[in-house]
Order: sequence, then C-alpha cells, then structure tokens
Amino acid sequence: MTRRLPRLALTPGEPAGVGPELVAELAAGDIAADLVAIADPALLYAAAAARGLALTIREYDGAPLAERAPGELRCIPVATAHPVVPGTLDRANAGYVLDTLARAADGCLAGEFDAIVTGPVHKGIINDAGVPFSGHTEFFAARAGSDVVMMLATPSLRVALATTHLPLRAVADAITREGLVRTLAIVHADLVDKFGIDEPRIAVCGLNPHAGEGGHLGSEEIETIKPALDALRAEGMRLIGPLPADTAFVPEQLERCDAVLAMYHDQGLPVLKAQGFGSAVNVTLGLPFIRTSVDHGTALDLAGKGTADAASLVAAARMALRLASLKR
Ligand SMILES: NC(=O)C1=CN([C@@H]2O[C@H](COP(=O)(O)OP(=O)(O)OC[C@H]3O[C@@H](n4cnc5c(N)ncnc54)[C@H](O)[C@@H]3O)[C@@H](O)[C@H]2O)C=CC1
Ligand SMILES: NCC(=O)COP(=O)(O)O
Repeated sequence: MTRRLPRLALTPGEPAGVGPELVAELAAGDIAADLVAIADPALLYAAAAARGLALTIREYDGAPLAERAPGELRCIPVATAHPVVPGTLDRANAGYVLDTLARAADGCLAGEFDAIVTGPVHKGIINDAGVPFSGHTEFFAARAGSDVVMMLATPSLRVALATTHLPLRAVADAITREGLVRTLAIVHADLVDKFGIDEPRIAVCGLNPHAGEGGHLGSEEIETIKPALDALRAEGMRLIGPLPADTAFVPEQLERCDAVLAMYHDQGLPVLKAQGFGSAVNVTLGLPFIRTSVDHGTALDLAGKGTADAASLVAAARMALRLASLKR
C-alpha cells in the first residue's frame, strides 16, 4: 500500500500579518507532510511573491497524498471579505479568520487532518469587529468542548500556563484549587500521552514574590496552590513547589522537571521567549486533536517585507508531525 503523508491543516491567521508569507515559506521547504492551507489562495500567492518564492497551489479534494514537492501546497479556499493590505488591519476580515479556524477544527474533529498548525491572529481586530475572542486556545477549546491548557516549548523548556489572556488584575481571582487540579491533570496526561514522558515531573510556580513568604506576601500559595498540589501528590503525581517564580527557571531547577506551570502569561512566557523566541512552539494541551502554533504574533511591522523569520512555524509543523506520529 502507498504511504500517505500526514496531513496538516494550516491556518495563516491574520491576513495582514506575517502568517501568509510564513505559510508560503513552510510550503517552499521539504517538510514531509500533506500541507493543506485554509486560506484565500490569492493572499498566499501574493505573500509568496513578497518573499520571492514560487508556489504551486492546488485545490484540496480530500484525496490522500503520497508525496509533496517543495513549493506544493493544497488549499481549501476561503475568500477574504476585503482586499488585504499587508500591515494594515481591517475588521471586515475578522470573519474570514474565524471561518478558517472553524474549518480546521471541524476537519480535525472529523479525522480529516492529523493536526492543525496555526499562524498568528490579531485578537484586538477580531474583538473590534464585535466578536469576543481571546485566542486560538479558547476558540478551539469551545469548538471541541474541552478543557485545555496553553503550553509553549523550546527544545529544552516547556512552560504551561494556569491562566492565559487575562488582565493582571483578574489573575489572582482566576486561580482556584479546582482549576489548578484540572490544569495539572491535563498537563500530566498530555505529557504522558502526547509527549511520551512516563511519570512526568512538573514544577509549579507560586503566584506571589517568594511564593508568598510564608503568608506574609499573599495567601494564595497556602490556601490554594499547595492544597491543589497535595491532593494531586496523593494520587501519585510528581509535583515540585509551589516555587518562588524568580528562581523556578534557573538551570538546576529545570533539570529536575519536564515542565513548569506558571500562574500567568507574563510569569512564564518572557523566560521562554528570552531563551527561544522565534523557534518555540505553542501547543494546546487537552484537545481531542493536535494543535501547534507559532510563538510570535502578527508582526504587522514586518508584513509584506519578506523578512519575517519562519523558524517558529516550521518548528510548530515539525512538532505537530512528531505528536501525530506518536498518536498514530
Ligand atoms: N499565536 C498567535 O496567534 C499570537 C498572536 N499574537 C497577537 O499578535 C498581535 C501583535 O502582538 P505583539 O505583542 O506585537 O507581538 P509580535 O510577536 O507580533 O511582535 C513583537 C516583536 O517581534 C517581532 N516578530 C514577531 N514575529 C516575528 C517573526 N516571525 N520574525 C521576526 N520578527 C518577528 C515583531 O516584528 C515585533 O518587533 C497581538 O494582537 C497579539 O495578540 C501574539 C502572540 C501569539
Ligand atoms: N501569548 C500566546 C498567544 O497569544 C497565543 O495564543 P493562542 O492564539 O494560541 O491562544
């Protein structure tokens, strides 16, 4: 029987951002996958031209693909509502972005794709268009009816987040014992099932400076975080912490764990991005399908110039393939 290439649904994200040209760059490479972009083909051709890439786009017909030459890309056409000007957001195209995500998620849920790899969306413009939207993670969670966790990974560091896109003022109230138990259970299960790590060790940050300094700098560690960790330790999970976040990421600590759970976005991600911005991968844990993404945003300042770095999208596609092969 002929081998079928694993099939990746690619959503380039915000059409005025760098996503379309990065998808063109990915397709120009020799990655061994059936790449199916869900996008406006005219946008992809224009983006490829901006980088001087030759792209051959064929309309996707659902047939399995045994091989793909560099530059070949299949496409499920979705038209933008307005012509796209690189670098200039247009709220009229917010519906286009959401339609591409919905098609990708539904295809994954139906078993049509082996994984989704997403380019960056602009959360602000989707909200400006009147659609409450806090990110792919939450969008796919709602579409799949799953509890999820956002995790970013470089080759040497995995950082999962207990809370994601919230104003800092709302973070402390969003951290509950039940929420942490749910989050850690998802991280643990996916490290085992999706990443193939037996008995993973997870380091958990405190919320407050010095992990609360014994209750003198906040009570969340004593009242919420430690009880959640103790309950899960009693079930056999290997958890370290709550650790003072300022030293949770020093090399000696990281050697002791497979992932770190940060309490909020800017507790964990600056560390990860300082180490690996441009080549880290965002992966959504807890979904019934595989979803990986870039570590960066829409980079409107670079869109259309042909200079944006495609390394994170390539790493996201490679991780999706690795996770899909473990699943298969
Ligand atoms: N996966 C996603 O959908 C993500 C979306 N975003 C969204 O992107 C929008 C812009 O966010 P910002 O905070 O400005 O972050 P950003 O990542 O778009 O830009 C930050 C800086 O990094 C540079 N940069 C980003 N990607 C690059 C690339 N591939 N190659 C070279 N340089 C690159 C930009 O030029 C800029 O100087 C926001 O709406 C945010 O919500 C942000 C992060 C992830
Ligand atoms: N900071 C990560 C980010 O904004 C990406 O979020 P998502 O769109 O992958 O949920």
